[in-house]
Amino acid sequence: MDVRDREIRDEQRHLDVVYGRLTEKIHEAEYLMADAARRGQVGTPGALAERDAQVFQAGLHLSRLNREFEDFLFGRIDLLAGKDGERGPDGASTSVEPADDAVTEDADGGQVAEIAETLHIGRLGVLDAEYVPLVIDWRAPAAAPFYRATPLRPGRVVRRRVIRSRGRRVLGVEDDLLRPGLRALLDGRELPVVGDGALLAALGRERGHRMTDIVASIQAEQDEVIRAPAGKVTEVTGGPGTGKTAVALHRAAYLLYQDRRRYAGGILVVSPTPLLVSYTEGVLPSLGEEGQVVIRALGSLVDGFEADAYDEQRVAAIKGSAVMARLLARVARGVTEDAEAPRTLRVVAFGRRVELDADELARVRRQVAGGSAPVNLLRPRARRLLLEALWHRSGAAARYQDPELAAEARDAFFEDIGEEDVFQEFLAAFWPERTPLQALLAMADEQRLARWARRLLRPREVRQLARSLRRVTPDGRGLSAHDVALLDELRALLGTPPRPAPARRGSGGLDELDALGGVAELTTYAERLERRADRGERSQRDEERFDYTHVIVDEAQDLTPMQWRMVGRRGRQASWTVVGDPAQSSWTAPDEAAAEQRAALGGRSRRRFELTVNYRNPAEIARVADGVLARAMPGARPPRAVRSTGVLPRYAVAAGADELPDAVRAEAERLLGEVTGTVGVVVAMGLRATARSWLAGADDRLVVLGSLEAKGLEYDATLVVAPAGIVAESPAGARVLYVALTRSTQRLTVLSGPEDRPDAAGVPEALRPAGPAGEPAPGAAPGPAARR
Ligand SMILES: Nc1ncnc2c1ncn2[C@@H]1O[C@H](COP(=O)(O)OP(=O)(O)OP(=O)(O)O)[C@@H](O)[C@H]1O
Repeated sequence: MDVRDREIRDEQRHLDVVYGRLTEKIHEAEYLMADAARRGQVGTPGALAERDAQVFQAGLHLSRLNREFEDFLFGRIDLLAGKDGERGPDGASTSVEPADDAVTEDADGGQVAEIAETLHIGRLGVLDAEYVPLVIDWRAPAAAPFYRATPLRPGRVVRRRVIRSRGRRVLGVEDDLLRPGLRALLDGRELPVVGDGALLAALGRERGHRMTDIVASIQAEQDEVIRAPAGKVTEVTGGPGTGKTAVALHRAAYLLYQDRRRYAGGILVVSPTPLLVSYTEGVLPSLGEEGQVVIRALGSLVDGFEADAYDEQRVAAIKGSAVMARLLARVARGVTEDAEAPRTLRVVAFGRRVELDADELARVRRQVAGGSAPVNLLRPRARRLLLEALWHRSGAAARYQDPELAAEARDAFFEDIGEEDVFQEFLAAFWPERTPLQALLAMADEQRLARWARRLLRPREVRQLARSLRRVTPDGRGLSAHDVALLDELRALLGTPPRPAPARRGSGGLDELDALGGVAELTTYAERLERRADRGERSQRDEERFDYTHVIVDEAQDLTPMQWRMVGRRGRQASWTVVGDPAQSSWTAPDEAAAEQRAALGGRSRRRFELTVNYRNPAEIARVADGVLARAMPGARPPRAVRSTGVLPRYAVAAGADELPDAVRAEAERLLGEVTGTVGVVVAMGLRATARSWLAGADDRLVVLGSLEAKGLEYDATLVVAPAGIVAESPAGARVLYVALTRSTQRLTVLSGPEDRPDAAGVPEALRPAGPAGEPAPGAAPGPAARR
């Protein structure tokens, strides 16, 4: 038996013990549930509550155990004896150094040490019957060295092992030796080392339509972010493929583990597109955190609305700009003030007709508008001011000498008149309640918009904005993600008028297991289940959540000022994790966005991290992308790619526009044949629908994407079509192209169209270095162009 087989056998033994223990726990949970059901027969309220609590706890336990049963053991560290008591700033024991006498010298002057402790790491902690850990939860402080130890700072770790298993079978082990010069002994035998690096194995795997977790191979610089204390703003920058999204999601799971009571149900992850939401939403459940974190795309952040349209870049630039906040403040007032109310108000009081004419009504309206509350909430003020004007006009005040009597008469007048149908109907027309959508739709009227936008927008901008809003329907279809941010602003400006109080919900947010000992125990199991279903539901309900405890913003470089305002409203009391890459920004006014970002995050201090290693792209592809980055953002430092496939990107050319469809089909087919996983075809936003029709009926491993939709996604192979078109679509076009070129994990083909001015090697102008003509493109395949 060779070393590898022996080591696999040893890990298999451990896994068998763990499964044995898990089986015991499952039986225990099943027994508890059956027992609790029996107790429920008694039927007294006390017994019912007890049954509820037990069934609930056991059921939760059971469902977790069943879920985590697969592949939950993935790591192991072998440690030297440590100095007790020292902990890192995050409370993890990473900085626990070896005890002074942990390493000794042997007779030949070499270093030798005994392994003092072995820890297995998994998705869930498991203790044996004596409370000795069989598996440690990956988020526990004791597991941190598994991720953090490096040969430069090994701490106590001598050997780190990644264990691959399927079901109950251990398939392989991969070791890293953190102290290569040390002779380490485990139970008197030299510590064996197997394999050639778990990370590279993980990176080379094929990609599907769902992102997978990286729990077995989190790298030290990533782990620092994941475990950073939560109190402030954690800001993470890093180039494409450095694991920003992965790290952000693992951080959510880590925060829940650290302080479930605080974070359960209270973490919001904001993602740029619905595609990225569906790509990433499997990661948290795979880490055992189902339903505890809300992941939403920017266009779905406001309850009741779902963006389903895109704006051209120039329209997006108007809608996203901070000036819209001022414009919308005028719109919110304007839509109420322009109300078509009757020009006079007539009531009968004290047997006489009392009337307010147009001038008086205009004066009252000005007075109402002077209030500082949100517009819809000014209606009570309008009511009061109208009644006051009527009272004054009636001349009744003069009839009372005694101020007390006068006040009484006035109150009676307010009550009587205020309840009359005529008055109420008038009030509803005079100060109507407007919904955010009505206000947005009002802006589609170019003349009105021009009036509101005076000195804020140029006439051309007014025209473009009004035209783009004309596609929005009264039931809210045709909205873009930018429109949704405007709706949120309008909602804040208009305010939601008070409604009858909805039925009280449970305590929300509290973890059910923790809650058993606390207030939530008073609710029944059924109520709690209902609450959970309710939490997951994406319905149009009045009550929207704004009090998240932690907000994670992915692809933060792309948020417009108006989107920062929208996101900021959801985390006024929150701590934040903000991840992004300025080099991938498709937003053109970064200073304006930075100012609104500062406002959204409040005065909280920031802790900054930079991720430097590109885990997605092979070096051959990264080199081509780096060339584009140098043009798009001179001076930007690209991340370092750690993998090489030996395959250079391919350049193909479609000489005429009519050849493009066939060329796209042929190149896509070729890539489908070359990789076993997914193929992404990235085209300019304007070409999206056409390109989809060209590729209709293709293998379902293939996806056609507009350049802005490609954000954050990845494919085994990418076909970038007509890059000049992608660049031309916006002033940030070169950065958008950089995003497109960095989506692939294995193969990249760039297909030039007629506008791309490919050189003799087929390399389009957008990918050639800016230097003198004729210089070879970075990473270009040598030899004749792959001409079709
Ligand atoms: N430590 C790791 N071990 C294994 N895979 C990793 C690791 N870190 C990142 N990856 C993988 O690298 C790929 C890129 O990660 P991710 O999408 O999080 O990067 P990103 O920085 O958000 O990229 P972009 O800026 O392009 O959106 C993913 O497939 C991720 O699973």
